[in-house]
Amino acid sequence: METGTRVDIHRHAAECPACRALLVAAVRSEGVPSDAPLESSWLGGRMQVLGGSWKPPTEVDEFRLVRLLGRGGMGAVYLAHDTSLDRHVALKLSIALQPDTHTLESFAVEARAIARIKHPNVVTVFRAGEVQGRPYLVYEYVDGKSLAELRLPLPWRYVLDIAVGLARGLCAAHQRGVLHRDLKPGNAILDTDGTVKLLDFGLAAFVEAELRMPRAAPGVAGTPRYLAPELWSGAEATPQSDLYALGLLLYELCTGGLPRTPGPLSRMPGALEPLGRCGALVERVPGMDPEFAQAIERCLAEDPQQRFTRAEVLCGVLERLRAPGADPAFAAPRPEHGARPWGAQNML
Ligand SMILES: Nc1ncnc2c1ncn2[C@@H]1O[C@H](COP(=O)(O)OP(=O)(O)OP(=O)(O)O)[C@@H](O)[C@H]1O
Repeated sequence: METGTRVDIHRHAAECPACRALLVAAVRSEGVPSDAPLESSWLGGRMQVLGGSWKPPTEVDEFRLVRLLGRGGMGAVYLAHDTSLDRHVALKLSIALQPDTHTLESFAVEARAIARIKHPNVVTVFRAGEVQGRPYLVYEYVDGKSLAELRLPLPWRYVLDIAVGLARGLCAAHQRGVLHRDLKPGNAILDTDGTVKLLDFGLAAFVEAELRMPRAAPGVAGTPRYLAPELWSGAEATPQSDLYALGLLLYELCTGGLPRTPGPLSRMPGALEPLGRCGALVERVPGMDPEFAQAIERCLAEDPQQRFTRAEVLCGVLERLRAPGADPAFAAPRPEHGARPWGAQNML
């Protein structure tokens, strides 16, 4: 199918729930390879065709590529040296065989989304550019580990610290009209000071800030393992679908696993085991604050209406639970700003 036609279809589907549901059903039954990775970002049933023999240049404008940090669904991320400002940065480059409209749009969306947010729990973007016809983005380099690289489970008190940072970052995004749509452990980095930062807004969608209503986003997007159930049925992404993904992420940090195992992609969401069978979080994590467990479980409600109404509300609950006065035993050994000594000694 011509790229222009596909874009027109997506635009129409974005405004028309009936066609969107039809497209989602078609993608579920035909377009999704049943062996597609459940952990990788995915947009409207397509994944990027990577650039075979194409080798990235060693210099991209004033940035000298130092080493590969990792590859994702949308491109490769390099540690780079900014030769004009003499500092390290992270440079994400599309390595698609031929970057199409989707790729270009996704880079542009990511740059604008992050630039709009500007928050200590969201990675900063410095530059958007193009090299050899491929888009690239330059971000602050976060020296640390993504949450996907940590040895799980983590102590629940430490997860609470991380949860506060993630909820603050998400709250800032939603307040500025940005839905992340791809929250997962690989898209959050814990730096050496114990500050967690959200990354990878390549699938973000903008929300009409005044109305607090989601503007329709094109097609199903996200990482299959972390998609809210309603998205599989063609519903639009909302702040509640981001909260569901955040709930899953926190559940995984506390227990080392997900509350349920997704089946083959082509049979989603029917292949999702009901959450009820997995047992309450407090039973899986001995000693866990029941209010924290409840907050995570509320994010995971099957019905989006039963989740928190806004990220701010979740943020308020988590901040209260972590407040030094709330539990002296918990507050005493902790540093002022997060969990630095624990993180530094145990994970980084
Ligand atoms: N600003 C940054 N500073 C340091 N490391 C980064 C930065 N941005 C991304 N990374 C690292 O680069 C790697 C690739 O990131 P990217 O977000 O593209 O892929 P991913 O999240 O693994 O995959 P997917 O595209 O499927 O979501 C990850 O290991 C990530 O931790």
